Amino acid sequence: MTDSHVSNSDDYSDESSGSGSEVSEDAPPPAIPAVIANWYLNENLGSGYSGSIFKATQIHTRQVVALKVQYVNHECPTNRYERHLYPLLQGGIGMPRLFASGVEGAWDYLAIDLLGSSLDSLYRRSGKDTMDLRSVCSIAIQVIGRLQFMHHRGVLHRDIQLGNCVVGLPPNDRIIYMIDFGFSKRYIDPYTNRHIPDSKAKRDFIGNYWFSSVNVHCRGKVPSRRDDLEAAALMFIHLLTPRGLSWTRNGVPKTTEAHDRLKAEKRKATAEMLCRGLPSEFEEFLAYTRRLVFKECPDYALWIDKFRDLAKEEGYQDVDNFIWPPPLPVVLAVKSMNTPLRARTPAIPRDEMEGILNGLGKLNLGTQAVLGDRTNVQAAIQKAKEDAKIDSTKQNGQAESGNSEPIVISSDSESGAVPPLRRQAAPKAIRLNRLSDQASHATDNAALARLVGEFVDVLQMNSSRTLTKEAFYFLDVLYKQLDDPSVFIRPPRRTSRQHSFSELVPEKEPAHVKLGVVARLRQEVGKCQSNKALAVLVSDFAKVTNKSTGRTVTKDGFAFLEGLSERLKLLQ
Ligand SMILES: Nc1ncnc2c1ncn2[C@@H]1O[C@H](COP(=O)(O)OP(=O)(O)OP(=O)(O)O)[C@@H](O)[C@H]1O
Repeated sequence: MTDSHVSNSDDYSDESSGSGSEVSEDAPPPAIPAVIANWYLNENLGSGYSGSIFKATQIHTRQVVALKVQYVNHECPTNRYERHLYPLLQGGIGMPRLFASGVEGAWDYLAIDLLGSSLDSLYRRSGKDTMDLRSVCSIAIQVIGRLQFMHHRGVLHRDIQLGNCVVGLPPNDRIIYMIDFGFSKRYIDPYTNRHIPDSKAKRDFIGNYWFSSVNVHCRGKVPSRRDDLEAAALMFIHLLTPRGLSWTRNGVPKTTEAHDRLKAEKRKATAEMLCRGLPSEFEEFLAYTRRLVFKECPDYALWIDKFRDLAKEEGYQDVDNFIWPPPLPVVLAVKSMNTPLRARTPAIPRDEMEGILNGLGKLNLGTQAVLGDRTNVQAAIQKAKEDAKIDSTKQNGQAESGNSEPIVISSDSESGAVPPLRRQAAPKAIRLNRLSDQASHATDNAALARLVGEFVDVLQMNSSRTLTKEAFYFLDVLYKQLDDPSVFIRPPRRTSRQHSFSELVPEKEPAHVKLGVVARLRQEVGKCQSNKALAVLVSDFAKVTNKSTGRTVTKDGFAFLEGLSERLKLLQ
């Protein structure tokens, strides 16, 4: 057990015990022998409060494992409990396999998969005061996935911390494993198949000082699934906060008063306070875990998706794998022909572009193998021609009036000979904030119409079509401009997604409610006769999206925003 642990031995009353040891209870622990049962002990990998972990070799088969060794009379005999938990967790990704367990002489041992470094030691060794966002998103995706699996098997971890998340050894070094099930417990009663009961009685705390949930640590409540997730949320936030969560900075409390102060600080810290300056997903995740009721099953998949989307929006690839040291972000590829992308810059006429491409194709680049390769140019010309045909049948008269669409060179060139065109895309958040600033200075409807159009573009360019806090902020600015521009005051920027029109709507609503409301808004937007009427619709749109679980903009939602842009052009 690490020094940040507090345990309560009564908590194990529901677990079977019995070491089979004949060692006198008063005897001091003897020296650890070189061989325990069939295991030859190599180097020490780490020591906790209740025992030590060795790299060990099976003397007959030469199998190499991690051997967790504990003195049988230790006051906190976690091996005795862990051996009953491991079988419940076998077969899951990131769950160590248990190969053998038993008691020999004074030693209780567990032979498990040999694994790599803990996140704690990776983080410390990096020498940085925060971990990078990509790594934290990967950790979030994997740790939430591990908890989903454990909970699905009816087991709570109850001691989520960086030291208990370790990476595997190659080839599994991109997988995070959960270890240390010494405090774990079944929350589904195996006889009744029911969730363990809640209790009003205050119980002794079990867990660790840094990340245990407020309910468990500060209020003495019975741990359930929500508390594992809250601990995970605190751990993610800790990794992104310079010098970590404030209550971790003074070390382990040594007196009851110091522990009480730590608890008071933790209890006071709201999700909003802890997550200032972080991507809103972290604040929302922590707030979500704190809203869960005792027996509620968390929506693990939703949060895994959100952290995956967040990482992708920031330009990170392959985030389901924990890659250490972290790779640099890959800049976003330009949208391919298949993805809708509006042109806001003046279009180069199609025939002019074809001329340029032909000219490029005729360049005499001699024998230089790469520059002289024209396959991509030919492919682009061909594709441009094909698209011209498709578009001209679609657009009929438009081409005659000189209103031609730009050619977009597809990044998925069939030849595959040239890497895709890449551009440095400003992250979604920055672009949305820029739009909000422009909206706050807009003086007429034409400008607002253009900005709403760009808002749609930004949302559609991202794989995640969720309304982020920056998107809500834009809607807030827009609402205030439409409602009464003469008294327009720029709303304060906040990290939360709750803004002036959405402050009174904390409850979630079922998906069909959102779909119905947005479909109505889509119909109504074309009939509005004033900016004030449009403001009401913008407010309704923001509210209903804020209340929906995924906060995703639906097809109707996009149609509403596009209708809004059109209507603004007409209501000059
Ligand atoms: N399977 C493993 N492979 C490699 N190293 C491991 C393994 N399990 C644990 N370790 C190392 O040993 C340390 C202690 O392990 P563990 O947390 O399981 O023991 P503990 O006695 O319960 O300690 P704690 O006080 O942290 O709860 C870990 O921090 C880790 O670095």
